[in-house]
Amino acid sequence: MVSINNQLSEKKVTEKEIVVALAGNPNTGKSTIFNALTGLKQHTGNWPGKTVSYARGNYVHRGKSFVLVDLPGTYSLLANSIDELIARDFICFAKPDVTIVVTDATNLIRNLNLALQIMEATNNVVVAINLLDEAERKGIIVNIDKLSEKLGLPVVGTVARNQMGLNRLKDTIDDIVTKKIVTNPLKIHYPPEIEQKIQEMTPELENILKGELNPRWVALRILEGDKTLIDSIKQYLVYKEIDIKGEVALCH
Ligand SMILES: Nc1nc2c(ncn2[C@@H]2O[C@H](COP(=O)(O)OP(=O)(O)OP(=O)(O)O)[C@@H](O)[C@H]2O)c(=O)[nH]1
Ligand SMILES: [Mg+2]
Repeated sequence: MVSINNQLSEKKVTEKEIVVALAGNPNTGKSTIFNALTGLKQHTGNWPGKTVSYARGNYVHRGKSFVLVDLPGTYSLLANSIDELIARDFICFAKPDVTIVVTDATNLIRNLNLALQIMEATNNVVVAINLLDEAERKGIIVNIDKLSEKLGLPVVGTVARNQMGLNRLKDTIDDIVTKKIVTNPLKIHYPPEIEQKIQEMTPELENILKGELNPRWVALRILEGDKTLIDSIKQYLVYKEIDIKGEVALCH
């Protein structure tokens, strides 16, 4: 497995690289999009959990080179499994320029749950509504424009298997990189007692994280008691002075 540390140092060496990550629930077509864009042959198939580490490839669009990273499929960013840890750490610490959340148009409610979690961690998100052909067969119509308006970010309809919508996806990724499109992701508001805790924790977290991670997102993870994030912060951000006990104590 390629470690994120390698990925991070590689990113520093070639500073101008534009890195785009493919995230999403299992079996939504991430590797199909990866293969179509890069010409590589990541294994795809109709069962979940095929991509167990991440693959990296390149494509050129509008005269620019993009690095595309195919992440394992996950249902959440809560790091309950190695796949979720890989996806979470890549999105948070390798900090791709754009994250595409690939969703299954026939199962949007479950799929958008992950999209909302990713939108809490990063602003630079495009949602791809894939398997639109399957949705059509089942009589499901997705209002792409309305969804884009509600989520506050670009939403692109795709049928990856037939390469439909992939040019639009590439245009949209580039528009985010060049800031032609500025996203304003929908933020979930939690019950007042949780919002209060987040507010209390934010100044200290801002101090510790120094703009590297979104303090609100980290506060939420600490409130959940997610110790893996603290471990990853220590590992990747090298803020060795973080005292886990001190951090966790913030929730009480
Ligand atoms: N009908 C249809 N099938 C698709 C589409 N996109 C992908 N598939 C099929 O869906 C299955 C899963 O695709 P993958 O690309 O392997 O999915 P994945 O998201 O990489 O899966 P994991 O790596 O397990 O998370 C494959 O059989 C693809 O051929 C699409 O737009 N329409
Ligand atoms: Mg895959």
